[in-house]
Formats: sequence, structure tokens, C-alpha cells
Amino acid sequence: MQDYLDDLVLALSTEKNRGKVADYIPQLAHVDPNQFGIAVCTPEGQMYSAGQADTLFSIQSISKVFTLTIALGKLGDGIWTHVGREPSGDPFNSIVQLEHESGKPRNPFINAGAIAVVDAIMMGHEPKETLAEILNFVRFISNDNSICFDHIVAASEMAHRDRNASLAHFMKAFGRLRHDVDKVLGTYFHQCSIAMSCEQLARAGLFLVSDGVDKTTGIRVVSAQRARRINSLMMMCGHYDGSGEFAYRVGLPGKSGVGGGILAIAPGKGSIAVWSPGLDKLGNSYLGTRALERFVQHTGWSVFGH
Ligand SMILES: NC(=O)CC[C@H](N)C(=O)O
Repeated sequence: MQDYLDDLVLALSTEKNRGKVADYIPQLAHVDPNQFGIAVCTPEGQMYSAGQADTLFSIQSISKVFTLTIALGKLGDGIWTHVGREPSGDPFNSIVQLEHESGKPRNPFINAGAIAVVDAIMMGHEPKETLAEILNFVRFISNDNSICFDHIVAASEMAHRDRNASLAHFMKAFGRLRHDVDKVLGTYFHQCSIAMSCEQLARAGLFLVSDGVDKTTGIRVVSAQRARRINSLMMMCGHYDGSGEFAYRVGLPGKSGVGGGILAIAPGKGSIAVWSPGLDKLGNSYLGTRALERFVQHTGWSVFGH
């Protein structure tokens, strides 16, 4: 595995087409697009990595997997009154479906859905308390207390929040958000700003690899049924309107973020995190997707086999 990852990094290093770094969040526009990292963690916790696998980056929408997991823990199936579980076929920041569907977002991984999920988690608590809960959970599943928010990235998003604020106000107009819009958005932007490396992210995904159990500690994080359902949602909705393309190329539950990271889960086999900041037109890591495509071709780890 280690030799393969080293070869993969070498092969991709000559790739000219790397997509475009997200610049609608000014703080992310400064990131050097010529970076690439990959980490693979086996169910027993053996870590293989190559490239810039210990460089911290903004996990952005990958955090939506973690907040969904927290929301399911708090509300159980009640979360599905706040958000749906169908692919949207629309961009991550789209507003059009909201009007047709009375302000109920299609799924927890588009922006509107993640904003509804964080509103549901807040349950009358202040943003600070909710953020502590989110960070504690991420640290717990990563087994790493050094993980933090990047307050500069969060502030950058807050200052340029018009689009997400529109989504939030629109939902609020339908009576779908219970808390003050700016408090919900502040919480959401901090959740997205969490900085992690590929190695930390691959470690964080382990509970979804082994039916809800982190085998390295023996701790059950969620039930087997819940792990299966989260993986299903990642497969169907984790790449927005590029979810079909990702399933076609890679065939694994995956969640991308505009920071250029992707977390992919190979049930029973391992958790894989890749990072390359350049994005394709739909906002998913260009090189990251191609790296995962090669990886599953080599390992046969796709849920659909070779
Ligand atoms: N796709 C993403 O990663 C988007 C997350 C980003 N924080 C936003 O709200 O726009």
C-alpha cells in the first residue's frame, strides 16, 4: 500500500490540469493549488500516507457528515422532518428547490440542508456550546485533541455570507429555522472551517468503515444501521450534482468540500482522505477525484468491485 501511494503521488505530480481553487471564500483563494495529499487508514488503524498528508486544510462540507451524525444521535429519525434524503441534482448552494419544496432542503449535504441540520442540533443552545459539541465529536472520532476551528476562514465566510444568508432566511420564512439566522450561520461557518489533515480525516472516517465501531478503540460510535445509512447518503448526495459522476468513477460513499478534500469510505476495507485544492466546475476536488478513481482501480475497494 505504501509503495502504491508513493507511486500515485509521483504520477499525479506531473498533472497539469488541477481545477480551480474556490475563491468565493477569499481566505481559501490564497491556498496553493499545487498541493496533494492522500491517507488511507485500515479498520485496525494502520495509516498509510503520501504527499502532503499532514498539511492542515479547511474541511468545509466534509464536516456535514459529522454534524449529520450528531443530529441523528440527538434527534434520531426526527431529523428527517428538518431535511430530506434525496439527491438534489443542483449545485451545493442552490436555492431553487427550496421554493418548490416549502423550504425543506433535499438532503443534509447541500448548504441549505447543513444549515437546517445545525439549527436542529442547536436546540436552544448558544453557538459556543454547539460548536464545542461539534469539535469534541470530531476530536473523539479522530482520537486527536489538536483539531481546531480556523477562525480566520470562518470570519471570511461570515463576511461574504450573502448567498448562505439567503438560503437561511428563505428557510426561516417557511418556519424551518428556529434560531436567529446569524447565529445559525456563524455556527455553520465555524463547523466548515475545521482544519484537518488527510491523516486526521482518514482516521475520523473509521467508524463508518466498520459498521459504526471504531475498531482501534473498540468504541461503538453509531449503530451498524446508522453507519450504513450515513454511507448511503454520502454515496447519493456527497458530491452534490456531481454525485452520479463520483459514483461512476469511484463507487464509494464520499463527501467533498470546497477546501479540496474528499473523505471516501470503503466499508470493511478502509477510510481514504485525499486533498488537492483545485476544484472542478461542480466544486469537487479535481485531482482528488482522479486519485480516488485510480486508487479503486488498483485496490478493487469500490463497493462495486473492480
Ligand atoms: N461545498 C462546500 O464545501 C461549501 C461549504 C461552504 N462553507 C459554503 O457554505 O459555501
